[in-house]
Amino acid sequence: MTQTLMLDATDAAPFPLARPPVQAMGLHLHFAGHGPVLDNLDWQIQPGQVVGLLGRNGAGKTTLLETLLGLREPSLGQVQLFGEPALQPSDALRARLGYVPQQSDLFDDFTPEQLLRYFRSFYPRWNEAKVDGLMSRWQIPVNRRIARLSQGQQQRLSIIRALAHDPDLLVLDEPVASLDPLGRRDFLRELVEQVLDRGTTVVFSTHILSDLERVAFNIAFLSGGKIALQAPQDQLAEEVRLLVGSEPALQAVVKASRAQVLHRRSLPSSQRWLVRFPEGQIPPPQAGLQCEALGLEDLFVELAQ
Ligand SMILES: Nc1ncnc2c1ncn2[C@@H]1O[C@H](COP(=O)(O)OP(=O)(O)OP(=O)(O)O)[C@@H](O)[C@H]1O
Repeated sequence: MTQTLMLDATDAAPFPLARPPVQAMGLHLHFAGHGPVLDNLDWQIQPGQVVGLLGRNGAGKTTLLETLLGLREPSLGQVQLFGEPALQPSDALRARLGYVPQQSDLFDDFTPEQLLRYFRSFYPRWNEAKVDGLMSRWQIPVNRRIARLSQGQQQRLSIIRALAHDPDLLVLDEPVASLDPLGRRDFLRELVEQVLDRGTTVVFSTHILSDLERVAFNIAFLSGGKIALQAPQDQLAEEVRLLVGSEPALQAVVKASRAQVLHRRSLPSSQRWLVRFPEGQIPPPQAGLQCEALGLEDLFVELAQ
């Protein structure tokens, strides 16, 4: 049986009134020859939240995560991390951030031992016991050149580097893409410990929905350059339904319950709407109207079409 441990340390966060770890306002960014990848995007993440970021290939998840960390400059808008501008981070702010990029950015000619020694010199806080424990548990050869490590070993090393200074905000861009199932489980366990021990705020993108279902209390969907939907998973399960029926029937239900239509699709003989209902307002069964609860994968498929 799969163990589910949905994480959110919001209630346990030591400073509930602290500045949000992430506050993005009005972000706009486009690459030459493309339409906007981020289009007036607003997003706020609270201390201790664990947010899984979903979106189709090319939706802009990497671009968004890089922009949040100040690694890309938006053409409009701004990001504040713990109340400081992401584009001009102080050393103190840098020390609070951990990042696992999608593409490994480790130095190929270093050995893992040299790499970790190098990074240790930049951080006032460095958890040697955690690093040693993970290096041996995840069986990373300490003295082999990084270029000679497998993709999965490099990814594990990148995760260790990001966790080593006990960051307060951890941003991970598809951190498990190269990991085998055991590696993914180890990684998720580590993430769980990090959040439970320290109230770390975590944002991670992944296409492996079963992982999200196990650990991410909050889910955010990036679509059309915006966070199209963000909510705790249990709320999504309770409040979001797929309605199939004629347009007048769907209009009537949505109007009566003051629901929010998240996505509409027209089929030849019916309409297919993804709808979020206010608490307790799911419509009772009625003729000519199909009303379905969706798992995360089906929700993703509906939102992404
Ligand atoms: N440096 C760049 N120059 C031009 N276009 C880019 C650049 N980086 C990304 N893009 C484009 O921006 C869009 C968003 O890319 P991004 O990598 O952020 O998507 P993603 O959601 O992370 O995708 P995936 O799930 O495949 O990793 C894509 O259309 C991509 O082709």
